[in-house]
Amino acid sequence: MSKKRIVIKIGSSSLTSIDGTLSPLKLAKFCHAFAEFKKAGHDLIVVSSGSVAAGFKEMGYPSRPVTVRAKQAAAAVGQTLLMQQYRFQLTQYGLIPAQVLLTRHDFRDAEHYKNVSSSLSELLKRGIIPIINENDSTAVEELTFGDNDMLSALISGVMHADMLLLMTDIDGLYNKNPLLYPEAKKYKKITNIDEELFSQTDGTTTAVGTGGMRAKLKAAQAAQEMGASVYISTFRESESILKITEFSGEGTYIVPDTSRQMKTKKQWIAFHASSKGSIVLDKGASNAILNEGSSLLHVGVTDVSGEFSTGDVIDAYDEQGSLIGKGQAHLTAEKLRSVLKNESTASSIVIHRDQWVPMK
Ligand SMILES: Nc1ncnc2c1ncn2[C@@H]1O[C@H](COP(=O)(O)OP(=O)(O)O)[C@@H](O)[C@H]1O
Ligand SMILES: N[C@@H](CCC(=O)OP(=O)(O)O)C(=O)O
Repeated sequence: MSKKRIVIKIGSSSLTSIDGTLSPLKLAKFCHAFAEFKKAGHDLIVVSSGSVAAGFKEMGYPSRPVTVRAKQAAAAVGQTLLMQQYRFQLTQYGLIPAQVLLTRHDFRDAEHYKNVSSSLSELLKRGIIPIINENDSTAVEELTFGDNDMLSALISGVMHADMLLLMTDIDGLYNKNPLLYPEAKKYKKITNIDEELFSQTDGTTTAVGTGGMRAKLKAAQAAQEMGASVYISTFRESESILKITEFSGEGTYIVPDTSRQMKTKKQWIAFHASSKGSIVLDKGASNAILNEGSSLLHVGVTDVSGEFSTGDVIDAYDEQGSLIGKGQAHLTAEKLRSVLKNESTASSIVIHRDQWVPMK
């Protein structure tokens, strides 16, 4: 059997008791499943929520706090308690966890982005289980939008995982929120995440969750685009992680339309880098870069905005004003403007096809 690499994201709802505090028993069951999967020789990366749940009681809050400030403080206390539990449990199986705290901003800078991948790779090489959470004390988005779902998708992309498992309190993705509509039907397999699917999910969360099913769907879409399959369900002891990766789970599978994984460099262009400028392409150039696999030459550029340097990511729009892709500039904005003004006959590459990512 070939070696698998998976990312498993555990939502707060899968780690908490009825009163919203961390449940060591639930955490222990996950660790048992991790140990079984690791024993079979596979790579596992965990993205675990639960720091707010683990910390709020010790902070003296009577119930899970609601303000971002209080959640940040509770997360700072709870993260140490969360890791203490993971360590305690995993040690019993001879496994070592490593704490990695990240924010989505860590992916924006190309150098940081490379570091995320190389440090996680080193941990995996040494058989260690990275346990990632958002750096809640500085990342406000996380506590507001439930970015652990998206973070886990980005991790599956950069680490070229075969599958992302989103573990939550519900056994799959339904065509309506089943808590409000008991007649809702569960999807077994999805290949295309479209607007209709988004309209069937809402931001409703469990008492301890953030972001709801919509955040999971957005994350699944990103993971799918990067080439990883996604599984959304609730954790059952009877279902091994291996079984889930073999497509025998009871939850919802979201499979990529192509089995090709997006190259790391292209992931950075598509999902992480912030654009430093934009260009508008005429019809011929849009067609050449989108459908003929050509690089973009200056003759097809009708407008340039912003100041960018070589290697910066820029947005490309068609004549109708729709974003058609992103790519790394092959020349500076200043040079491009001057080339366009001089009506030079020599062709200058504006975006090389290897540094171009089309947007749907
Ligand atoms: N179409 C849907 N299918 C399944 N669940 C949905 C749907 N729409 C909304 N939900 C809600 O999403 C919730 C899970 O999200 P969330 O509370 O953020 O979980 P977690 O803490 O595990 O990240 C479910 O409890 C459910 O109420
Ligand atoms: N980072 C926060 C959780 C934020 C989050 O994404 O929550 P969830 O929707 O439960 O995965 C924590 O550890 O409590």
